[in-house]
Amino acid sequence: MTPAARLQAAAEILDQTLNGMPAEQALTRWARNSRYAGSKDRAAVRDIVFDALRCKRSFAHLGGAETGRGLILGALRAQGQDPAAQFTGTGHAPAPLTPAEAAYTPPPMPQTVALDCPEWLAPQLDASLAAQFAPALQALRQRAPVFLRVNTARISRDQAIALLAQDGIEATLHPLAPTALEVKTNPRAIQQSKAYLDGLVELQDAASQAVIAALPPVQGKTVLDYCAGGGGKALALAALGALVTAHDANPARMQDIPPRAKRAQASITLSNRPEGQFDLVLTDVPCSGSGSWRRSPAGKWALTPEGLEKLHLIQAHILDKAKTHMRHDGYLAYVTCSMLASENHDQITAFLGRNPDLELVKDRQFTPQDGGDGFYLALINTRKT
Ligand SMILES: C[S@@+](CC[C@H](N)C(=O)[O-])C[C@H]1O[C@@H](n2cnc3c(N)ncnc32)[C@H](O)[C@@H]1O
Repeated sequence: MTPAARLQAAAEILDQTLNGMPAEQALTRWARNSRYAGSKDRAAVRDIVFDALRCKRSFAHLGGAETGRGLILGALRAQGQDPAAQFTGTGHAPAPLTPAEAAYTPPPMPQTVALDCPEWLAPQLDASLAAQFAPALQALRQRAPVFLRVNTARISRDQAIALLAQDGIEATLHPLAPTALEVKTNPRAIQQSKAYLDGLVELQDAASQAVIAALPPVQGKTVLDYCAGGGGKALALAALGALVTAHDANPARMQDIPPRAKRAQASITLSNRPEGQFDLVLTDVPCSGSGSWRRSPAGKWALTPEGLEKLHLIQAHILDKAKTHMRHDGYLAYVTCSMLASENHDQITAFLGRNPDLELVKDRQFTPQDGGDGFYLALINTRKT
């Protein structure tokens, strides 16, 4: 495919996503119907689509319309390119610019548009992030780095780097977590690599790994992962020697845990109805995902005030449930991939207000400036005084 044909394909896929189809589904459907598209074409079209979704507001502003075509026009203008060079109408290229499109001069861009921030959320994010507001939102406009978690129970990070290199994947140590590698080249080869297939590395964001590294020692401790999902954190805890019980309100979401655990040579117990008390209860709660919008940009535009309010209620409910599984003197770890105080610090302040017998040991807000996604961790245990 020519570069212009890729742009036209991306514009059509973007139109479908703007009409409500998930981007992954629209991309899969396009690939299935476009046998002429090779793997490089599919990767390039995917990148164009996700770049446009991350930067939807600013690209629509520069392109003059929130349509697939408008976003692609805006993307080219954002790169300082003249869209007329690609919008030629020849072959499978986008149709030539209309006189109105050619004459369009974007008005000055407000800051929230330039940062691709949903307007209604800007005051909350600004208040939550203070000086980090603009840099963090700017980072969410970029592609996310690819990180691996090394299964350090079985291999060192340096050994993993050497093994990945044999499969043509260059990776380097990442300072955010003692298990983290950043993949520098050939990320699409990871899932076929020996290191991955042997369970020696897993795909996991570096801040997600840093959250686990910030917990008290878990070797030999019982851990309830109350919102285990696909098991990213459960596997990381098991690799540190924890005796992990994984639970999720939607058990189907845990279906990947047994094969992932088998690959990692780890043991994780699944439970639909956990009972008893644990040394550590981890609640990696459902949240706005505002810390990981560069990976899942659709979430940025789909979030509503009502949706956020619902999440606050679910988070508070999960905290209350999780407390009942805390062993006396045990720990409760509350985690989100959010950068909103209402889901993080405020949620914990309210929880501790309801539970004067508990106290905050520490909390930390990670932002993309730390290298990984935005994450929040609050570690709680029984009040000592
Ligand atoms: C952020 S995801 C978990 C990600 C996972 N811990 C990981 O590291 O891969 C949140 C999970 O919470 C689950 N969930 C939602 N409401 C819940 C509830 N009331 N109780 C327990 N789990 C819940 C969701 O099904 C979802 O899988």
